[in-house]
Amino acid sequence: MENDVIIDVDHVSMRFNLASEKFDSFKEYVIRTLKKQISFNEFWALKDVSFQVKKGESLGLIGLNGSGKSTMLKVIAGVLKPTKGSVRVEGTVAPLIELGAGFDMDLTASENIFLNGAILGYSRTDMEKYYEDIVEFSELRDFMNVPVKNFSSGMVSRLAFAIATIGQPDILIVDEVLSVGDFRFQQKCEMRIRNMLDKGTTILFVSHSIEQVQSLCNKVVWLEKGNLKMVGDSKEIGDIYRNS
Ligand SMILES: Nc1ncnc2c1ncn2[C@@H]1O[C@H](COP(=O)(O)OP(=O)(O)OP(=O)(O)O)[C@@H](O)[C@H]1O
Repeated sequence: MENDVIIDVDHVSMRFNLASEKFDSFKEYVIRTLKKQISFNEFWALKDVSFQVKKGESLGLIGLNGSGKSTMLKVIAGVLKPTKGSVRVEGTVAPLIELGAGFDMDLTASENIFLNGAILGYSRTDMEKYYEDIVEFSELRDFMNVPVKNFSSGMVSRLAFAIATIGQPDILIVDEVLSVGDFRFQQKCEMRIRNMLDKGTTILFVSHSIEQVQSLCNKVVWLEKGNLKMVGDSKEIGDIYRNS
């Protein structure tokens, strides 16, 4: 990899198998799966996509619903393995992909902070150090002993964002989580993302707000039905996308 390339997406294709039949029971599904009697429709969510991201760049992924943005982020985060092609990532990744994906909803906010910290690779001592910052940033001090299942989606997103942005990850992945927070909290998150960018973190960002993408990202990848439609300057391509 070139020195300053931190993410190299090389001819990535991702296939999902969608069951094209209905089953009367789970038992029937298991038996027919074992007998290999189920037919699947192949669906390619990503088709031969290649691009690179350099250290310190902020990349926005844009495209209509179902174009493959989240799938691309999951492949980069290592959550999904591409069917074809490869992804090389240099450094630590803090993924904020599915809202509350790393949370155990029956545990309290406080317990989830330590659980998520462990998932992100931090020790308990590290997390004790970051705890106060997380409580402060999420503005959830009064709710630390409440099970997360009783949180609103905005509260879950505050907590998830506050945890994912501790320390100095090399790459921060933000997928739509900002869209559920209220306007003031979104601004606060944007500010924190900018600070992280200033310190050299590479940001990957998905949003349906082109204004938000253009204000935070210098580069965009435009996906259309799983194909790479355009890649380049966020102002230029964002404007073409908006007018398309
Ligand atoms: N685990 C899965 N199994 C089957 N199909 C999937 C799976 N994950 C995603 N897909 C399909 O892949 C396509 C791309 O989905 P993806 O979530 O990446 O799109 P997106 O661009 O992020 O969409 P949105 O803007 O709606 O969030 C969709 O048609 C979706 O149904």
